[in-house]
Amino acid sequence: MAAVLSCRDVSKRYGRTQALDKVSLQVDEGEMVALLGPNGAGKTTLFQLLTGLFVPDSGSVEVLGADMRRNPVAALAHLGVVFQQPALDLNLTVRRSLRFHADLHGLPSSVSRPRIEALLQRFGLAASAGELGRKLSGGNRRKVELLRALLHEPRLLLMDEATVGLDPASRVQLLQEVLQAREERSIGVLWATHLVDEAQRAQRVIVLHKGTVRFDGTPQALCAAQGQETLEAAFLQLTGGERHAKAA
Ligand SMILES: Nc1ncnc2c1ncn2[C@@H]1O[C@H](COP(=O)(O)OP(=O)(O)OP(=O)(O)O)[C@@H](O)[C@H]1O
Repeated sequence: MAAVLSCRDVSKRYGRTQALDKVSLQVDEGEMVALLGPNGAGKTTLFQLLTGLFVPDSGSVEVLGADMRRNPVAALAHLGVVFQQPALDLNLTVRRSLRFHADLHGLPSSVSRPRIEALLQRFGLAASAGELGRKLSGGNRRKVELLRALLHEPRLLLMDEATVGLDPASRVQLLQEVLQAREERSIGVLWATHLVDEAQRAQRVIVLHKGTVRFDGTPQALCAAQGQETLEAAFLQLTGGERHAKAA
């Protein structure tokens, strides 16, 4: 399997806080990897480096072989991202917003318009296409953000705690959409969460704690390594049992 994301020995410090310390990880094409970590583990910092928002103090990030620091345009061309903070323009209609983003990616309208309509159908959002963003439920706003992240047909999808604030049904739905996109187009997915139940569906789990990778393997291997029956118990044991790390 070809690596769509390769992160080698990445470190980042904020003053006296070592937010990330020599973090290495890989996501292969078609692979869903859950990045699990309690609050403050360094997930958001890692995503900021993976998306080129900040540069690491040391180490490297490559997307499909393109180095994020030396060749950001090529690296970002393959990347779709949904950030933790909602980023939908509430004053544009859903369709207008999507067309605007397709234009930003330089997609010709002969390509983007049918693609947008097909994705709206797929995501069950066709009836909302003419609505202003502010009229949508939280779950549907997130779905639009996911749809937007898929518009340019990226090979790697980064989801940074994208289900925060959603009700359980919307969380499950969003995860389903991501799993389907992965299956259909062999996209590599890195799904950051502090909710253990969301990691159950991943092929691989990476546990980040206090800025370092504590585990990288299948959910079953994590349970076996910790001698626990459930992923939640294994994760809590590995990370010192922070209560806020429990499943929602
Ligand atoms: N801009 C900043 N300045 C100073 N310290 C920071 C900054 N951003 C993050 N940190 C610190 O770096 C560490 C990692 O934070 P980060 O937000 O990356 O973790 P996280 O896993 O995303 O947590 P959460 O789940 O709470 O969002 C924490 O100790 C945090 O306080």
